[in-house]
Amino acid sequence: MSAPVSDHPTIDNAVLSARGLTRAFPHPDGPLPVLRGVDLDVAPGELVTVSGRSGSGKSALFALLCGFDKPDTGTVTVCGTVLRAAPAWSDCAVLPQALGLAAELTLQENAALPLRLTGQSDVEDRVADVLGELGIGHLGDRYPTEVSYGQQQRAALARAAVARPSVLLADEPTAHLDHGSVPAVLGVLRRVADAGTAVLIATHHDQVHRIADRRLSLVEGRIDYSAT
Ligand SMILES: Nc1ncnc2c1ncn2[C@@H]1O[C@H](COP(=O)(O)OP(=O)(O)OP(=O)(O)O)[C@@H](O)[C@H]1O
Repeated sequence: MSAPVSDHPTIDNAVLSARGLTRAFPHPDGPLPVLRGVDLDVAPGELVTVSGRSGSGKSALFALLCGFDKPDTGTVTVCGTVLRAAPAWSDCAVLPQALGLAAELTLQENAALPLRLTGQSDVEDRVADVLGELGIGHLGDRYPTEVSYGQQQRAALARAAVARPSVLLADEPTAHLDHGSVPAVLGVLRRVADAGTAVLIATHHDQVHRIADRRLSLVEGRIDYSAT
């Protein structure tokens, strides 16, 4: 069977690129092909949203883009380097659906961790600013189990945003939030993009699509560029 023709727009200065990504998962009836040739470019300063029905493969795609998982075929390029393992957090920071907060660290310590590991300065002030911006500044001394899932989600976003990464991937960043918390999260994501980060967000929410520079959808394992 011949490969589908790629019709995606190429962006010359992209800091995140995917070419021909495929990924199948084990299934009792045989391998389940979830991603069937994803092509994608995101430029610095762009905020791009990806929609798609539940189970369409958005999280599977994000796992490949951040190096948590490996494609069966195809390549991911971050900041000019083809991924062979997860890139440095300063190149690609992630808000995964599972959050990945360390249970033994407070929210403030979790958010500061990538900065501390790379010996950066002004860590406490930078983290306090973003936690405050996200409305959880008063919870910085609490542990993840002592706050709601939505508050944990905002701490995980703070951890990604304070790193000032070249690429930020956010998987369903508003999934667990009450309506009142959504504008602050969208404000941080937009501000990070406006400061030059390429931001890619998987979402089901119209409010998130409204702040996007481009809206993409994942259909039958590929990005559907016909509507863009
Ligand atoms: N590790 C895995 N092993 C087996 N199947 C998997 C694995 N990861 C994902 N899948 C399957 O791949 C498909 C896509 O899952 P994925 O979580 O990427 O969807 P999604 O678009 O992010 O869904 P949602 O919007 O509900 O979060 C699903 O059928 C899922 O069951």
